Amino acid sequence: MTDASDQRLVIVSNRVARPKKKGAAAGGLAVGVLAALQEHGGVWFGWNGKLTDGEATDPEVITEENIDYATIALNEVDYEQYYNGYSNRVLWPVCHYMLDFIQYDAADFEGYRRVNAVFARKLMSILRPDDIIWVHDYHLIPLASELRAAGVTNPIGFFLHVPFPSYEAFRAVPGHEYLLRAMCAYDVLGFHTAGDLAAFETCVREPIIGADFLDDHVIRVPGGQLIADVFPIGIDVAQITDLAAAATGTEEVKKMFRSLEGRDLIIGVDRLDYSKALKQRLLSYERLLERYPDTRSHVTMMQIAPPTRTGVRTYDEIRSQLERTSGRINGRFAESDWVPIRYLNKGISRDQLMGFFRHAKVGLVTPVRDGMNLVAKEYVAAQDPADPGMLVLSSLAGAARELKSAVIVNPYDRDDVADGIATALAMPLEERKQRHADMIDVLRRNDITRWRTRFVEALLRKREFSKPA
Ligand SMILES: O=P(O)(O)OC[C@H]1O[C@H](O[C@H]2O[C@H](CO)[C@@H](O)[C@H](O)[C@H]2O)[C@H](O)[C@@H](O)[C@@H]1O
Ligand SMILES: O=c1ccn([C@@H]2O[C@H](COP(=O)(O)OP(=O)(O)O)[C@@H](O)[C@H]2O)c(=O)[nH]1
Repeated sequence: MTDASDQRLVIVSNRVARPKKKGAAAGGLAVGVLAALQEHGGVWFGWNGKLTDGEATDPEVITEENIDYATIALNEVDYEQYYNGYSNRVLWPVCHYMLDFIQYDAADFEGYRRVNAVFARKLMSILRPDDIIWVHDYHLIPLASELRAAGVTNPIGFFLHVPFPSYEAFRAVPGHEYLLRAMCAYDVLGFHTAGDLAAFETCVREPIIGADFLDDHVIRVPGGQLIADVFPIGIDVAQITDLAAAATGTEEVKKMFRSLEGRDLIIGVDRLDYSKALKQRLLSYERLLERYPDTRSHVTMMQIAPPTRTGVRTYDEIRSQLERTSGRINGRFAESDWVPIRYLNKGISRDQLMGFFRHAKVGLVTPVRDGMNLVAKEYVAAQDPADPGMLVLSSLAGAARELKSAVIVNPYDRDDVADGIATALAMPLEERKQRHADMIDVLRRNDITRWRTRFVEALLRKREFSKPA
């Protein structure tokens, strides 16, 4: 088999986040892809965050260290239809099993396909014959079929960062037949969890595709074979631990710590997205204050919630919901020297975040659905092993499949979340140390390097067995 490092890795995603660029996006895909590329080197192709009145621009290539960032600006209407429209008003909600949030418009679907064709054309202008192409996320499902139609024969893999819904949910989406056929144009399909893979299998088992399941994760589909497997994204554990330890010495982190005045910190960090269930989280925290009166004045909850997808109405609505709910809870419980919730409607730098994590007695991660949730993994890696804080984690986040030693809760059950937080706050040191060691072990075994190498190896394996004899 060819060595993965011999060939150039070309990563394609909607969002490209250059680390030296101010205000780089707060999102797990960008964090994970950057970490994978920093180790291996290669090209990262995608949208540069800018909009143009005219046609999408040609790729502009900027090299920083071992990565070439090749980015394009998108036409404003195209972007609205492809990103805000079909990607975030249709695919995002269905993938998170939230069908009531779907707002379908045929023009958006058209725009989604058009922009994928644009991505294919622009990408082809920088491709080399032996590049390995790795496409990321639901924005770009049709990319491989567009590239194949244009004659590209390179290996092409696809990784889905969000959950994949079962057929019973997916068939609600106008265009789902097209999407399933488009997925079958890839050589390798990757999912975060066994549950997502199983859900995908329920879709391709249907007559639309009529797949046959062979050994070794190989699926026979019309026109060929593909590999569909589970590749849970990981983190660089040592890097996070070092960042966290270093950040505790910075003035910003020390200032935050002093302001707690000895209270226990409960921290939540999430894009302001309905899948993160932030209103329910605040209500669970309110339940904690009701059921465990001793916690009043002794804990502080800090919720960091950077705005996201502000062009989509449902996202603007949850912001005002959250402001109302935190205001009400603070009004109900605050004392002259204590405010129960600190709500920050902005993103903060990773370094500072890791420092905050290290000081937090509880990391609160309670989405109603999440592909993985890197915050959960980072929180664990940022802890001091001699006195670690405890993760309270939703059973519906992909991360819960791996971090089984966290305090696992059902985010729909406020009592369960409140009890989980109380358990974490009161957990004896020896138990915290043991659970932390178990979780660190899992994180080290399945880190960011393993995620990348396993995926690229699967792509090369697929190429080997599909070569003509
Ligand atoms: O690019 P945005 O629209 O601003 O959104 C940010 C990213 O959100 C999603 O991230 C997912 O990827 C993480 C890493 O695999 C995973 O931990 C998390 O559960 C997912 O929600 C989205 O999938 C990305 O495309 C966005 O860039
Ligand atoms: O203010 C913030 C908020 C989040 N993040 C990072 O953004 C990523 C969020 O990824 P996650 O998988 O938890 O969720 P997503 O936003 O991708 O759904 C994590 O690496 C966070 O450390 C950050 O750097 N600053």
